[in-house]
Amino acid sequence: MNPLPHRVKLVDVGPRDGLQNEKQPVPAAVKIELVHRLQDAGLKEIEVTSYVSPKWVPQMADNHEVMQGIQRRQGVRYSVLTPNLKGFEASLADRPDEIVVFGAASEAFSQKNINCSIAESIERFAPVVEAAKAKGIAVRGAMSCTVGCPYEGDVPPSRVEYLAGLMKGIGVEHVGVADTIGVGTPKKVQAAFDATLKHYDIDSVSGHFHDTYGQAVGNTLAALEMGVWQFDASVAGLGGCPYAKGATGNVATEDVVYLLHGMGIDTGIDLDALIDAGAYISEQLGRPTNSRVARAVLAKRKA
Ligand SMILES: CC(C)(COP(=O)([O-])OP(=O)([O-])OC[C@H]1O[C@@H](n2cnc3c(N)ncnc32)[C@H](O)[C@@H]1OP(=O)([O-])[O-])[C@@H](O)C(=O)NCCC(=O)NCCSC(=O)C[C@@](C)(O)CC(=O)[O-]
Repeated sequence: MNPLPHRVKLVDVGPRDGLQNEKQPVPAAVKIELVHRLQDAGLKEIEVTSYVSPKWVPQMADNHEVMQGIQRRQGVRYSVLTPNLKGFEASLADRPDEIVVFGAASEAFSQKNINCSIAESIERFAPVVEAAKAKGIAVRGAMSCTVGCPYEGDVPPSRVEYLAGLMKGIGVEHVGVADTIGVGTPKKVQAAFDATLKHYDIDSVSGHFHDTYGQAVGNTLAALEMGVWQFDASVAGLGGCPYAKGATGNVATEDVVYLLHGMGIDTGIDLDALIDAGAYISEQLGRPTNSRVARAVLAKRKA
């Protein structure tokens, strides 16, 4: 076991991953307010939206309006998903600090999610990465289905190593190891990281865990014990991927912050303000928060 990091960086992916699968229309103004509340709570990285086909993911069709509506705060980085050059070029007017290309360790998921094979996806990403770097925009690679796939079942670490090598080969600086359908358990997640670490160093990887089977906090701890110090999470545990039926949201940011603060690890995040942000979006969506920590704190506040 490595010494635990003293500080962890969290990326709140709630406005993008959290809301992309939402069936009811969520006004751009609500998404903007959510971003503002997250930055007020101390989040320094927020994944705001994606530049994908509005036919495939209608909820993200307001990408431009949302990005233009945000009152940017110095020191906060705003990232967006761009699957191809068309998406990247569309994003430029909105000045993202970081773009995310997203591939999959499973062929079937790659086809369902972005309509091409893994090899074709890398061909599409390569010019995006090159163009982003030429403009001084940071690049992250998301690697879906690094533990399990909704169509193929278990995904072996060798597939993760293969994808990480391809991402590295086109110059992606940082990769996120995603358990898209939340089936991972600590040892499997560690094996996915071990595979990724064949190509990336520990400072260039992050964890992205969905909580379908309630394992995401445990998986976060397992990754922390390897020295991973960057994680995605979603306020109120919002989310789910449109191409991973039945998968629930990301691990709730509130739950990860509670874990980290309880272990004496700094995040720079004000948990109470974060819980308020989660309460805000949950109320807008008309359903209770998925965060166990937020539920406990909100109940205590009422008592
Ligand atoms: C990737 C594509 C666009 C390929 O879609 P395609 O149909 O293969 O693309 P195409 O190049 O053949 O173009 C077809 C049409 O799409 C348009 N198009 C083409 N590109 C764009 C674009 N960038 N923005 C807007 N429109 C676009 C293009 O202009 C054309 O429009 P038409 O002529 O028919 O009117 C499509 O498959 C798509 O949008 N997929 C959605 C992917 C997505 O957003 N998935 C969810 C996010 S990934 C995720 O959640 C996982 C993650 C990251 O969180 C980690 C994890 O947990 O695993």
